[in-house]
Amino acid sequence: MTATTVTITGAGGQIGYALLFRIAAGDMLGPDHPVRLRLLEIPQGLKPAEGAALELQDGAFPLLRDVEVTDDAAVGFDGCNIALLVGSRPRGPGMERADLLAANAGIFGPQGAAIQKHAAADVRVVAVGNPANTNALIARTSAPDLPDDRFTALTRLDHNRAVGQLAAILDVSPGAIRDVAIWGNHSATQFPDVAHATVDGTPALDALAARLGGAEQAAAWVDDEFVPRVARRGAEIIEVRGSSSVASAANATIDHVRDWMLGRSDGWTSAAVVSHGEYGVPSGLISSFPVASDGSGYRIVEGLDVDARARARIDASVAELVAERDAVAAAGLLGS
Ligand SMILES: NC(=O)C1=CN([C@@H]2O[C@H](COP(=O)(O)OP(=O)(O)OC[C@H]3O[C@@H](n4cnc5c(N)ncnc54)[C@H](O)[C@@H]3O)[C@@H](O)[C@H]2O)C=CC1
Ligand SMILES: O=C([O-])CC(=O)C(=O)O
Repeated sequence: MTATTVTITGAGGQIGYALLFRIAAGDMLGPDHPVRLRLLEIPQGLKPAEGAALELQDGAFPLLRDVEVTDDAAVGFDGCNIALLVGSRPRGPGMERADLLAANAGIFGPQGAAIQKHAAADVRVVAVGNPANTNALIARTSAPDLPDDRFTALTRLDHNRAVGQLAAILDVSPGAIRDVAIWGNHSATQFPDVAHATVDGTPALDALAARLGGAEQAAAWVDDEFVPRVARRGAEIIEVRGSSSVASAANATIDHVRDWMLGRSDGWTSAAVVSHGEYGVPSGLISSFPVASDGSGYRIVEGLDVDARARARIDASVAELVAERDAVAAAGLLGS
């Protein structure tokens, strides 16, 4: 089998370190799929990335064909099939992710352009660095010759958090839960939606009502505990750990790419993809939706009922995406 070239930006950072060994072990592309790793850093991040490359060698991973460390985007994205855009500053306590726009947005335009110029024709891109949706939009608009469906941003961590919260309250395995959805921005305005979710085939809202003593209690738990907990989980982790999520973010990135490349059979998941007007989200925005995958790409799950309450929450998050887009456009950071 031909090796897949995976470029990880920010490979010398925390998430990079958590990603590299799992990719080399075959967790992302499968146990028979050889990989080539390109570790792209800025000069001050090269040493940790070089150290990680030495450790990768010491892992003697049978699937790992080679590793290259560089601070040159032309080299880093050369022949790249999968670009994991992680490299950027994380937030600290008291910050919102949008506060990172000024620090990080400038990274994603040149990287989008370098991807268009140097990557393989089938390249697929996921922005992990925050604010992820708008960074993905900047990369996407900086690579106008590439199709929309190559650009995504990570909201799988939010999705997995939502599944984790439901599994905990219902005392079931996360594997019993299907069809949760994250809508909108990877930010505190996101809408984690359980309206269509099931638990072992039972509607999640019925299972919650049975567990919590009625439909009213279930609705109150969803609105007052579940939604804010999932939407603010990143901040909770920062408060408890002292720095932002790492292993769960790497795990979600692996899940996102694996389902995108290999498909998934157990219901939908969530990813931020380019809108073409689905569910009233303005065309061109990179917003989270429920998505299905047969391995040929993420497809937005269409035709779901969205009630007035969900509509208002989706609209609020999309309004934030519009404001972020307008801010980076005004700063001259958006391509065509
Ligand atoms: N979308 C999501 O669900 C999540 C996103 N994140 C975001 O991921 C990003 C990375 O987080 P960590 O790994 O914890 O940060 P980190 O600070 O440990 O690592 C970031 C790395 O990026 C490198 N870097 C900076 N500018 C670069 C550039 N232009 N090109 C290549 N590399 C560059 C730095 O040298 C550093 O090694 C942050 O923006 C964080 O907020 C974190 C968790 C979840
Ligand atoms: O919250 C942060 O800054 C890091 C992140 O994106 C997350 O944990 O979801």
